Amino acid sequence: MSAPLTIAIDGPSGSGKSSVSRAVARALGVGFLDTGAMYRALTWWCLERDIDLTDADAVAAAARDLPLTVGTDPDAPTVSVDGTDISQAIRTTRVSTSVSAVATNLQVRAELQQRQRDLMAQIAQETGGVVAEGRDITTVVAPDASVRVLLTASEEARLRRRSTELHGSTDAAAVEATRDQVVRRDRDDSTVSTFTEAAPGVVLVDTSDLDFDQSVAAVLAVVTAETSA
Ligand SMILES: Nc1ncnc2c1ncn2[C@@H]1O[C@H](COP(=O)(O)OP(=O)(O)O)[C@@H](O)[C@H]1O
Ligand SMILES: Nc1ccn([C@H]2C[C@H](O)[C@@H](COP(=O)(O)OP(=O)(O)O)O2)c(=O)n1
Repeated sequence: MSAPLTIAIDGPSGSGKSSVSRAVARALGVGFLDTGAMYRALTWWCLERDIDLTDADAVAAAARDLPLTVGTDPDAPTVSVDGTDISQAIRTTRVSTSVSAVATNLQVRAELQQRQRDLMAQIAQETGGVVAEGRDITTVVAPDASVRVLLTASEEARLRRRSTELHGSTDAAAVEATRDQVVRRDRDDSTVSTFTEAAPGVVLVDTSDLDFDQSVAAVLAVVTAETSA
């Protein structure tokens, strides 16, 4: 049996990580892991339980206890905590605006990074491969992945995409309403992860001028090139 195909994809908010990674996993017939959803799930759980997000030790304890289950089918990825499906709840503005406070907690990162390594190994074993996406997959969680990609896009393109997704519009008010979730969050997140420049051995794919299908094709071309080398 050939070695499982592990693909790590990082990038800033709105670069297309989740949607492109899902399509790549689907095309390759392997499982998918959205690591951002895990930070979002922990944030949701802390907010539910009124845990003060600035209390680093309390949030770290919640991370260790988090009864998290992730569904890794790229056609229907799900996130559940303690049996409750929170796939929709973790996408609300309330969670999006708070998640960096949780994701910049270094104790939390150590816990979730270990869970992510374990999940990647499990998914790869079950499906023959895995596409995992986030901010530190290419550098910290899976630096030994078969293929490592940094997906980027200009700030303008990322704001436009997120604004269309959240508000169905790219008018000035909608773009401004999206700015905190894209620009401020990336600034906060980049204090603990390096995802604005490709680390050595990581292939940069800039999707600023690509549509969705072209972005998927570009990543699949990298996979072909890197695995046939
Ligand atoms: N290359 C692209 N061109 C246009 N829209 C895209 C492209 N890639 C992704 N999108 C859209 O942009 C939005 C944000 O993509 P998403 O995958 O959630 O990004 P990320 O996970 O990096 O935050 C989604 O609505 C997605 O369909
Ligand atoms: N491997 C990861 C994945 C996400 N994060 C952080 C960064 C983000 O603020 C949150 C949520 O990530 P998510 O990928 O869902 O965010 P976007 O879809 O890119 O807006 O978690 C991280 O620090 N490390």
